[in-house]
Amino acid sequence: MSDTITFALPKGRIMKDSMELFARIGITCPEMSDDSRKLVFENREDRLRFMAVRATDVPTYVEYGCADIGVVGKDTLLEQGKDLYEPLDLKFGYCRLVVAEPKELQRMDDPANWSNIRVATKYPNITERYFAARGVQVELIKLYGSIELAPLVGLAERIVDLVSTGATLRENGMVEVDTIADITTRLIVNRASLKTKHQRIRKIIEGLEQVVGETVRISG
Ligand SMILES: Nc1ncnc2c1ncn2[C@@H]1O[C@H](COP(=O)(O)OP(=O)(O)OP(=O)(O)O)[C@@H](O)[C@H]1O
Ligand SMILES: O=P(O)(O)OC[C@H]1O[C@H](OP(=O)(O)OP(=O)(O)O)[C@H](O)[C@@H]1O
Repeated sequence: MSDTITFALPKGRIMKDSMELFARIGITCPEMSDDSRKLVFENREDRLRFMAVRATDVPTYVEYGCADIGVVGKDTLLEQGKDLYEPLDLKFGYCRLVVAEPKELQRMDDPANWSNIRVATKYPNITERYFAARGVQVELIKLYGSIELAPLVGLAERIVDLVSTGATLRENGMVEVDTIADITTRLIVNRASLKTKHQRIRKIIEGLEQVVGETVRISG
């Protein structure tokens, strides 16, 4: 059995910080670059392989064992609810998942009092759970980006989306109503790999743990 460790890394904003973090524990891939169209990169000498995948696809590659280890936002994990081992908060990619509305509404009231509203989001499962827990009936509109546009053109009354600096909400005349979750980037591990490649994976988790300053109990 191959003891190569395969990483699923998200293309996009998390990639650079992920590579920098791994480099701090000696995990590097000299041939990898974020402007390449190549999707799989090998570091044969160190028995490492890196795959560049869409952020939302990282959990799928790890769940099916095509990657042993993945790096992904907590938002994606909450939305997809897959059975993955999540040993470490990597403490970057800080943002918040919020409910927001156009500032003209100026309601800023409790979402539990809303009824029959349309909510646009990339996160239908999280949004459904949030409103269901408050007994509020909503119509979910699944979008794939530029969520803040939806209320401006009457597609939805509210949105559930990520906020970091707040610039996107502000520039589109929206305000936060409630925070659903604080989000950071997480390390995820395939449960079978944790057993079959235990030594190598444990070393990686412990190395990262030291770098990010968190204590982890590794099972399996
Ligand atoms: N504005 C932001 N500031 C900080 N972190 C963010 C921000 N937006 C998203 N993130 C985090 O980065 C992760 C990846 O976001 P990115 O925009 O690179 O991919 P995506 O476009 O959401 O995913 P996909 O390409 O699969 O549609 C998100 O899941 C989230 O955890
Ligand atoms: O609070 P801010 O710092 O403005 O960041 C928040 C924005 O960042 C993300 O969008 P992204 O840039 O990924 O584009 P998208 O709308 O295409 O998903 C998120 O969906 C918000 O729109």
